[in-house]
Amino acid sequence: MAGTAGVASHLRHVGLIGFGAIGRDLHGQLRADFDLTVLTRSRDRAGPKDGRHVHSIEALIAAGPDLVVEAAAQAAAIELVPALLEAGIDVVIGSTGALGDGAAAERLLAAAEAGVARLIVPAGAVGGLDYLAAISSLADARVTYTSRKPVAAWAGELAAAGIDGSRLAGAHVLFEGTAREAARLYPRNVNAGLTVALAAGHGRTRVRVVADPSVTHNTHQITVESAAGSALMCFTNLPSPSNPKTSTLTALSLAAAVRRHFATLVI
Ligand SMILES: NC(=O)C1=CN([C@@H]2O[C@H](COP(=O)(O)OP(=O)(O)OC[C@H]3O[C@@H](n4cnc5c(N)ncnc54)[C@H](OP(=O)(O)O)[C@@H]3O)[C@@H](O)[C@H]2O)C=CC1
Ligand SMILES: O=C([O-])CC(=O)C(=O)O
Repeated sequence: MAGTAGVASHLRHVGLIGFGAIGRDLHGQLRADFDLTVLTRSRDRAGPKDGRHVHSIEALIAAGPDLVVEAAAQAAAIELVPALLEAGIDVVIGSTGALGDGAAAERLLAAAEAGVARLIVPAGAVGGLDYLAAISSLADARVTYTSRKPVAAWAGELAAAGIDGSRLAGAHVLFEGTAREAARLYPRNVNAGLTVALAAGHGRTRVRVVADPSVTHNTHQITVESAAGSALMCFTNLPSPSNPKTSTLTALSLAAAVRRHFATLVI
């Protein structure tokens, strides 16, 4: 299979927290190659038609996964992920914005240390984290991340600001500031800003959040200026049909993170 050189996955067991837009896609992308256990909040929540389905973090830990992917919500990551890490289970965290909360980040990292486990931040809806990590040691590096999504992705946020999205004539800047504040204000929309700041450094990263009736895709632009040169990265992502806030790329990125975790040739 393309992009999976060296993967010895047939016996690997992966847990998935959440079975929404990302969880369902991820399940479909991994089911042929991995043994999967899905955690949903309760029995009445939709889960996979086949395979294991549990409803508590204790049951997920007891199932004995080699790796767990969180694809639920920031609150779920903060509540559920520490127990996995303390049990020595590595976790790919999809709701990266949870790491914008200082106390939560401390709790997660302490749990990882206690369990000798790894908390893995995937690229998610963006790319280029290798470049951002490379320039993060340069004192003069300046990174701007702009999230630009169609109005459908911002329906609730625009309504809360008293703005009728259907009447928006042009791009509307909802926010400019730090990645932490953006992730706190828009927990379901700006995880990617926090991911960028984790890679490049919080002090170097500014975030802009734009609702734009002229775009059809979830667009993420990252500009970098540093002593090493400059970069312009732009990701024009198709929104998920089941959640307009989420790019279809995200589940692909999480699946790639799972395959990379078990690969002998790591790209
Ligand atoms: N890192 C990145 O670049 C990106 C990150 N994300 C983030 O990934 C996460 C998932 O996104 P997406 O799939 O689109 O969201 P959805 O809203 O489509 O699905 C989330 C699912 O998680 C479930 N869930 C929520 N809380 C819990 C819990 N405590 N235990 C078990 N299940 C739970 C929800 O079920 P229920 O009905 O029970 O609430 C729902 O089915 C979100 O936090 C999102 O913001 C999204 C895109 C990009
Ligand atoms: O999927 C996307 O386009 C980005 C997203 O929702 C997020 O960063 O939370």
